[in-house]
Amino acid sequence: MEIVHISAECYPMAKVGGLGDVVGALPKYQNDLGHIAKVVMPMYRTKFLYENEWELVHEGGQALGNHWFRYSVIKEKTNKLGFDLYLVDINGVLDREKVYGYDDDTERFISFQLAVCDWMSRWQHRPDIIHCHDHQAGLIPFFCKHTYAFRYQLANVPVVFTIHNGQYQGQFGWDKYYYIPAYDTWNWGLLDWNNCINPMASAVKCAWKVTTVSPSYMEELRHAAAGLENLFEYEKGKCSGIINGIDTNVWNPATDPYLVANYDAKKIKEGKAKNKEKLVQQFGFDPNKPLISFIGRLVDEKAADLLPEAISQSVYQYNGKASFLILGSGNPYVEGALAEMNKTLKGYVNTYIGYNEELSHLIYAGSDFLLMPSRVEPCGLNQLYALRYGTVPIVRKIGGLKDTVKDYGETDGFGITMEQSSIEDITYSVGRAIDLYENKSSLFSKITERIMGIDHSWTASAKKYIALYESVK
Ligand SMILES: Nc1ncnc2c1ncn2[C@@H]1O[C@H](COP(=O)(O)OP(=O)(O)O[C@H]2O[C@H](CO)[C@@H](O)[C@H](O)[C@H]2O)[C@@H](O)[C@H]1O
Repeated sequence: MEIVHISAECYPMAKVGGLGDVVGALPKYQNDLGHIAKVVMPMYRTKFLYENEWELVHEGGQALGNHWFRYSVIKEKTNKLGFDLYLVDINGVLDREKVYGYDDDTERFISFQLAVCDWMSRWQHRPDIIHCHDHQAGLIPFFCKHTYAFRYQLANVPVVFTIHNGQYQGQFGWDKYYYIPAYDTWNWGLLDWNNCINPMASAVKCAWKVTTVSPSYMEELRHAAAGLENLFEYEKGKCSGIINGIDTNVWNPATDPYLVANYDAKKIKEGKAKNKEKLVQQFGFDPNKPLISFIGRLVDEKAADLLPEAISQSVYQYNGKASFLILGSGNPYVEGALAEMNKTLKGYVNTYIGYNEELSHLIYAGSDFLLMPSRVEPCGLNQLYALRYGTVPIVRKIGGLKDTVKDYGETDGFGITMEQSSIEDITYSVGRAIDLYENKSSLFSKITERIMGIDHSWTASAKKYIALYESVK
């Protein structure tokens, strides 16, 4: 089968969060299963672009309203990622360093989607599946099925839409209706949600199948989906959840080039200790205390706003028996509060504000626990990386966290789970972590060894996507 993934992110070309990890890995595993999976994404000006060789494969033009633009498509020459990577360039629109955060993001991603549809509609053959990821590719199902420009070529190609994060829907006002190429106007409702053009809602209505990245999150969307609850209830027949995997080549403590010492389950104690040593030196912690870390975007979904209070309460309540390390950026209030704690709770808390891929690997390896008190978590990859690196996850029972982490108090359990995203639940869970580390050290060692062996590689989930494609082909 030929599968075309369309996404705003793909690691290592461009990654802001988990979407990049998934789109950078899933196609490789689909190719290993004997299919031809490719990725199409915008040509941002990132390091990966300049460090690799590309060939021009297509040039064309499209109209965004009454503005005509030229686009080109280039392809990476050496199959470096294990799949063909295509980049779409539109001068003045996509040629930026960052992925998101510009005032014209709506225009940028609509232009990208128009260019992709135009290019695909000119192929000599049709792909078997178009697989769109998140709202930046959410208008493609409508474009393929209903616009005069593309429907003759693409309406019969099955489109699958995957939701990595239902909070971000890309909605914009009907005053920009002219961005959408001509269609039978009685179909306007397929673009609309709450009097806006909503790419995520449109994709849920128009895609042949809709998936999200864990079964529990699919259930939760019917009750909490930033306004789209009724839509998920109505469309539940074509919706399903497929849990994310991890790229076990990139995320392998035995070979990871970012670690101070590589290790496997047999050498876990020495290996983790060396990586922890580096972290405690760099961030000024006591090496004998458990190190509890948080990695991620500092946003309300991740309950980052609770971290300053929950951490300071934990430091006081447990007499500073644990150290806390935070890597992330986002909400300026949270960034400020955490930076302040670097001074007031020096030696107990430290924060690195910013994005640092290398440091994130070292933190997964050198920490004893990884904290994820998320309010919403479609799947979560951090807990899967933590398990692979022998780091015990402390998670809220929600979405993909609920599907992948079992409390150590239950049969075969291995993590620490909490019911709610609250300061009290986080503080209580930190107490349980300190107790496990200090008073149950042989159980703690057994757990860390065991979790390294849990298989969360992409192989099983890649097969589930193939089965889903087969069902609509
Ligand atoms: N400051 C920083 N420095 C370095 N690395 C950082 C970083 N902040 C985050 N990361 C990295 O970004 C990734 C985050 O992935 P997640 O899946 O946990 O969350 P995200 O909310 O972005 O993804 C969404 O999509 C994914 C993919 O489907 C879902 O798993 C998830 O639940 C959903 O919210 C991890 O690789 C993490 O290490």
